[in-house]
Amino acid sequence: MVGITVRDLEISFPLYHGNARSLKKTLRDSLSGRFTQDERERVVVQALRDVTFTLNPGDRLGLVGGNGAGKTTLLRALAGIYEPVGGSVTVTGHIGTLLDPSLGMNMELTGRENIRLRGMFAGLSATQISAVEQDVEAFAGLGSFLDLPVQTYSSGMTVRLSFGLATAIKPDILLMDEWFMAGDASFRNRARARLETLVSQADILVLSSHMADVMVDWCNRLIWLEDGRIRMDGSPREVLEAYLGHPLEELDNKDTAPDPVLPEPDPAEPHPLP
Ligand SMILES: Nc1ncnc2c1ncn2[C@@H]1O[C@H](COP(=O)(O)OP(=O)(O)OP(=O)(O)O)[C@@H](O)[C@H]1O
Repeated sequence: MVGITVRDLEISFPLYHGNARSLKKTLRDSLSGRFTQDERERVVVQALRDVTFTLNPGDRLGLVGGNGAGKTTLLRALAGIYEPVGGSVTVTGHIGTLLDPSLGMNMELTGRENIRLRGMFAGLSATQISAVEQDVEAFAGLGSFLDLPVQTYSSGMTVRLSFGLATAIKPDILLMDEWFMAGDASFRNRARARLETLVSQADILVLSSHMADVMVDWCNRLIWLEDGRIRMDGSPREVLEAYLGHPLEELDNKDTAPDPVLPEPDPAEPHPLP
């Protein structure tokens, strides 16, 4: 059965190898208790720690939290891109990711070849692959670029191809970072309509977003991450109200209101370091 089990997950990144005390002190002060040193004296930031939860079919989990809270790291750990330093991540089911546009894309192959390759990896028949190819071609609107290597695409074109492809083959579990909804307004509208169909079909969704209305509309559970730990786990309204520190009544009139965006978090919290 499709599912995700995360137990005592810890993900850490070594940041710096050396002995410059002033740099270590700066990192220690700015990383609010997430700084440690490993046995090789490297500065290590704990991106996630003590993270435990289970997801079953029907769960649509939203991740909220300030910059550097650990949302992207958690999505990447669920996708198997990051190996846990401690604890475990167990995923059953076919995963579809909308995390990084070039993820799973062979830049030397053409867009069309990438589509066919992805279809073959997904075990689709020749007829199904041809249907996916037509669908992605129509959605991405790349014209003759579809037959050129992906490395010749602009970043916007890569996003369109990657988004079209990831949403053409229905996954059991969809992992999504909100920036896939960025881009120009016409792309955003088309992308949103396409995503809504996919989200309604995927068994499990895990989505990171700063858009409160997306969280309330699409998710039935939210986890608030703070400093790499779960601060709160509950219903979207309950968690958002605690996170924002006020009731969500403005969303009740969202047909007339613009998309509310969650506040930008504490600027003292560093943006992901290179
Ligand atoms: N590749 C990396 N190397 C070193 N540190 C990293 C790396 N990726 C993330 N981190 C650190 O791990 C912590 C969590 O980062 P993460 O990107 O998961 O946060 P986030 O909640 O997605 O933030 P944002 O909302 O800004 O995207 C941060 O302190 C960040 O600096």
